[in-house]
Amino acid sequence: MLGFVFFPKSPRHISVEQATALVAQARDLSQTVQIVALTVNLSDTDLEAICGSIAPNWLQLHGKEAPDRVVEVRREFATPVMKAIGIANAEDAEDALRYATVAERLLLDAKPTAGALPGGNGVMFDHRLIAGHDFGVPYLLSGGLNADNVAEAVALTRPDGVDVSSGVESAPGVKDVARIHAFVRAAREALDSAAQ
Ligand SMILES: O=C(O)c1ccccc1NCC(=O)[C@H](O)[C@H](O)COP(=O)(O)O
Repeated sequence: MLGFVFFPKSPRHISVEQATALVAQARDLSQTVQIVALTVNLSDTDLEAICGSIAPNWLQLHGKEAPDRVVEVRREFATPVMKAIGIANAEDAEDALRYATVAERLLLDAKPTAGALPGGNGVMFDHRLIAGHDFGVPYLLSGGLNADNVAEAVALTRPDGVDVSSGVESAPGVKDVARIHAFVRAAREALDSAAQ
């Protein structure tokens, strides 16, 4: 999965035009790549511009979208939704269950502190809050992961997949190829051994 961030305040923000070119390149290079459009509380009009241009395989809703809005977005755009949930305490983990019947995937991330970006902050939450939980739907573990800590995180939480941003960057918004390789290697090993 390749994620494209449509959030102007982020150092990773990309315009629809830039994304369209990169997505075409990615799809030329790989038959199996899945494109994820990451949005935060966007209107139908803005989602239409994104979906109409890049036809993402997934919409990652990373804002305060309520379960009803998730249902609406899926219906309107006929695209599977991955709902991001910020986890800071046990209530947040319970709250995630509200989305189990409306989203195809959950993405459990650190809850942003006041003034921080909604995501991509390189912050890890306390994984003991979700260890052993059944969310009723596949979920990705996210928040502060990198090649050095992903094995321990996966062993404790046993997610269906992992997500990373800052942990594979050399500076905010600047992806680093060597770090991406190291992360993917470590994540694959960890997910494979957790599945055995
Ligand atoms: O990455 C961003 O800049 C971003 C901006 C606004 C909303 C969400 C954003 N990222 C969401 C992600 O899925 C990140 O990969 C996730 O939060 C993990 O980030 P990190 O802790 O830096 O690995």
